[in-house]
Amino acid sequence: MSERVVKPVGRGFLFLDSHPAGCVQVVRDLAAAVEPRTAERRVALVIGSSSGYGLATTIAGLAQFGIDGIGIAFEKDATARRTATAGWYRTAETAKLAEELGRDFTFVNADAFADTTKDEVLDLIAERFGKIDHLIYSVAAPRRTDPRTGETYQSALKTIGAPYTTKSLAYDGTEPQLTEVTVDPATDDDLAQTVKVMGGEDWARWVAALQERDLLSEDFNTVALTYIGSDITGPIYRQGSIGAAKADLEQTALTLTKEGIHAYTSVNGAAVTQASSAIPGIGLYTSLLHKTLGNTMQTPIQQSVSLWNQITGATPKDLDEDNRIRLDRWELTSEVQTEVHAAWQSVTQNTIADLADHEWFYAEIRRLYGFDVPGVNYEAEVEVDVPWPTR
Ligand SMILES: NC(=O)c1ccc[n+]([C@@H]2O[C@H](COP(=O)([O-])OP(=O)(O)OC[C@H]3O[C@@H](n4cnc5c(N)ncnc54)[C@H](O)[C@@H]3O)[C@@H](O)[C@H]2O)c1
Repeated sequence: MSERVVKPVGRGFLFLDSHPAGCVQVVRDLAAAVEPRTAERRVALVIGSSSGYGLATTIAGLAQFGIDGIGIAFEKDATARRTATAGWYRTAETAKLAEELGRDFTFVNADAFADTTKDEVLDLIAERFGKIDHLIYSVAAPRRTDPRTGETYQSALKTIGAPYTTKSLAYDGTEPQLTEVTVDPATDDDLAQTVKVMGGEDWARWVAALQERDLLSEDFNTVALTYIGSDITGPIYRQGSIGAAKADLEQTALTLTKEGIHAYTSVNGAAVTQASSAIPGIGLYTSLLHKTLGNTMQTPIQQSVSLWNQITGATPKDLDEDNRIRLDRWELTSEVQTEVHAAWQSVTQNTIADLADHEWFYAEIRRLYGFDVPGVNYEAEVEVDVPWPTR
């Protein structure tokens, strides 16, 4: 047992500690945002279930779509000096939520890229559920070790071709700062490594492993998350090294489809997550987008409800010409993009406080670590040693 007051310490968008009670509240707030419903029992495997879109998909699935199954995340426990990661605390609370909702849901803390994890999870599915109906692949990782070669690949956030200088958002204390960041072009090796980490290879391996063990139900479908975004972020995101990996992921869906698997990518909209806040320019873009859209900006939980509705057949799939499920249409309308473009072009250090929703963005970043969550007493001591849920 180890109780203490936890304060935000860190630099930029990265914090060293997470607030356990804040993370609990984040999970409860997500659950409160969906309409509870008793649905038929469906079994899902969610990879990347502790954070961002994967967490929202897990909670929407548990609270509104009656899923049982397994969530996989890769999180760190508390040490003598540091708290556990936010995803650890959120997982502990999501497990409580699942139990309260009467769901049979287990969380595995392990590297999804490893064959040992696949074996462990497949054994669990075979023992506990027999077959699965849905596989959601929502991993965002900086590196991957391929267990078959032992080689480790690093994902790069680089352009393709020429360097690109983007406006970006930073903070001096709580004050927004407009900065410029130059992103270098990827080498061929950077590109190949990024595709290895964030492309479709591991997703396809999961599907193949499940198929080999005969663990796919008759109406099985699988979705991996992708992003397109605005041409403002295009040179760094979609036309950059990460975009090459997303193109590979989308191609994997088409290949799996040809093999008879109901495989899709879902194009989600911009959201503030640990993964996205590391990308130069994305923070500024997202805060301008939020200023434009206000509360009509679709949250990850709203998009997750829409995704479940589509993959369970409750509503028709909103597919584009490349067979991708589009959850991001609200982001890319010409009205929204015209407004965000105008703000992006004109924003200066003098106008950033007016043009960007920087307070919202700052609070969202802190919320990723359980800070700035309304209703939480940050002066109180909290238990930081929280066990990983076992079920
Ligand atoms: N954030 C956005 O704006 C946005 C928009 C559209 C699509 N997406 C996509 O959504 C997906 C998830 O991204 P996010 O932004 O929610 O990220 P995130 O950082 O919030 O979550 C990443 C998740 O992956 C898990 N993870 C990381 N490495 C792992 C490993 N080796 N084994 C098992 N689990 C691992 C983490 O534990 C966490 O649960 C990505 O494919 C991303 O491209 C994100």
